[in-house]
Amino acid sequence: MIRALVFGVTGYTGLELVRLLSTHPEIFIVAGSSRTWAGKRASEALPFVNRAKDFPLRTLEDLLEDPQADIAFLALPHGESMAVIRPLLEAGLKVVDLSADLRLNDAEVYQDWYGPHKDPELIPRAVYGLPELYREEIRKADLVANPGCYPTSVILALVPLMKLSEVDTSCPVVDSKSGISGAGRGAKLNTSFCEAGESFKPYGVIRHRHIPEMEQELSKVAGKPVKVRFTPHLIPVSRGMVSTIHVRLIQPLSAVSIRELYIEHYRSEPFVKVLPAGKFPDTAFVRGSNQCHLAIEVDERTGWLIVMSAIDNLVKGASGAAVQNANLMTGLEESSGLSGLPLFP
Ligand SMILES: NC(=O)C1=CN([C@@H]2O[C@H](COP(=O)(O)OP(=O)(O)OC[C@H]3O[C@@H](n4cnc5c(N)ncnc54)[C@H](OP(=O)(O)O)[C@@H]3O)[C@@H](O)[C@H]2O)C=CC1
Ligand SMILES: CC(=O)N[C@@H](CCC(=O)OP(=O)(O)O)C(=O)O
Repeated sequence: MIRALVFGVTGYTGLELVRLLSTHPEIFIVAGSSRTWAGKRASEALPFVNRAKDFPLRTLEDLLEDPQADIAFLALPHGESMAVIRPLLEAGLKVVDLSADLRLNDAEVYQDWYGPHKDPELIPRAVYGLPELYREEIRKADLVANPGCYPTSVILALVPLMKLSEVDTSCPVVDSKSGISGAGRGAKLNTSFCEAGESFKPYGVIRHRHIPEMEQELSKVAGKPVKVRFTPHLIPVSRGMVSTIHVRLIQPLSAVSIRELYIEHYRSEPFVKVLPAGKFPDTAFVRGSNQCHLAIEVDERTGWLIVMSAIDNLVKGASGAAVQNANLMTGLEESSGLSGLPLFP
């Protein structure tokens, strides 16, 4: 059995790790961190935790003093993870960081979008945790930077297109919608019930911190610089994310041939599904699951290609991906603990 620590276990992605690992056959949580609930049992803070799966909650500093575990999941705000990674690695643990602290390969780019980095020497040691791109590197890694939720939905949707000469992939236009849990559990005015419950709004319109992450990974796949025109929106659902992406066609291509290309590209992927013609991604069909659903259409009238994706931001967009990465890093079957179907309706 593999012993796990979850830092930030009382936040939304931490709670999702508790849910997913409660049925994982080989990874179990031995302790979690929370400043608010330190000294209590998990079942006191989280009433759904069963006695058989209960674990102590401690301060982050306490957990770091004697980290008796094999792997640590860091579900901490970005800027906080980077300070705990080095001691965990030195104690021999593998680390999956759900924050953005190690996703960007360049400390200067990080500084530009997030602020100063406290431990830039860690950056080259981390593998970007998208198994659909870096499966073999993740298997060998002791430190994985779990991708952001918007980047996961956008990169998976665009990768099969990036080398096609018939498509202008230099600046995809991305329109994404996210459920409110994407903003975390802490109380904030713009995500409170009255402000967000009956509203639907764009935010971060010109500058959202996920832009450099998408550009970094898409440029690597394309082998040339890619810019992303990205607009996120907040929608009044608790979880779920849809990205609708427009890419201009340089030469005519049929939807059938592109759909076949996607099906072939993702044929052996356990969690990426290409929907048949006429079906569109729907958050209701991925809710609570680690699946990513994709659909492709061609608008022959205007010469644009449209790719759509749906994920659960807390599962394939965060904690499910983290478990998928942990499975690879520890030599387990990649889908272990992740084969649950969506919660529908
Ligand atoms: N929500 C989402 O959909 C996604 C989130 N992520 C990333 O995952 C990470 C966690 O996100 P999320 O779960 O939404 O965040 P939450 O705000 O819901 O939870 C944060 C957790 O960290 C603890 N915490 C907060 N501040 C500190 C601090 N300064 N020092 C130590 N512990 C702290 C909180 O508990 P306490 O206050 O009791 O200490 C809580 O357990 C973030 O980096 C986020 O960017 C990634 C992809 C998607
Ligand atoms: C709805 C909402 O606020 N979403 C968050 C992104 C989700 C997330 O947590 O991504 P990171 O892992 O990169 O932090 C945002 O726009 O900042």
